[in-house]
Amino acid sequence: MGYCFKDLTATCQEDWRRYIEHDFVRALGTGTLDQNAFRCYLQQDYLFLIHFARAYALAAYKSRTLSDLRQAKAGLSTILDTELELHIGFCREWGISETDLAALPEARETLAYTRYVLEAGHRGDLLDLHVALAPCLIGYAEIAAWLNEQPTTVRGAANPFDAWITLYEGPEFQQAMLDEIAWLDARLAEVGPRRFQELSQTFSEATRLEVDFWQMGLDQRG
Ligand SMILES: Cc1ncc(C[n+]2csc(CCO)c2C)c(N)n1
Repeated sequence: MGYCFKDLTATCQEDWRRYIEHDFVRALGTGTLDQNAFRCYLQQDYLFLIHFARAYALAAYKSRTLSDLRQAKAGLSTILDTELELHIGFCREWGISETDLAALPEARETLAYTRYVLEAGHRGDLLDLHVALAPCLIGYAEIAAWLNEQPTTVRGAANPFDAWITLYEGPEFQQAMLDEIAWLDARLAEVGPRRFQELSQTFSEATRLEVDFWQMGLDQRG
């Protein structure tokens, strides 16, 4: 008995590093990412976020305490009021309206990842759902922090993708990451080996789906 969040990343260390330090992320940091790759990613991420908002609504439904309900509501609000604004803002500059975005076909990577997380939440309990959501929430905050540590990262007007880094390095996302780690640490402390094995499988699957999502952007498949 007794695990913590770090044990989840430890069981899929290689995939976790492939996700955090993906070539898409590196090029975003240096500002050299192909504009079309970024646009493809951001358009698909708009569709992705709509389904992730539904996943947070599912987390609200699966909550047994007011505290868990508030946490799910905070995730849902952040997606709708903060994150999607970045996507809509970038797309507006490119002449792509919200109607255009909503009409886009979902790439297979978007379908696979979003439906995987929703299915994990439907099948399991609130902990299964949080573990499926963890690579997304904790990963992006870690990526922004990692980018800031890299000497090659360009910040400010010289990097066309600076607004992306600014969003995820911001206090709202960094605090949400710490809260999520604390929430998971408390639950995982009560878990036995067989249950941990199930959870770590969900976590590593979601991590691999994040890697595929970056790769979709690089390959401009969205
Ligand atoms: C593929 C993909 N993975 C993770 C995120 C980041 N993200 C999505 S929902 C959420 C939590 C509430 O805002 C966070 C941090 C993204 N945008 N796209």
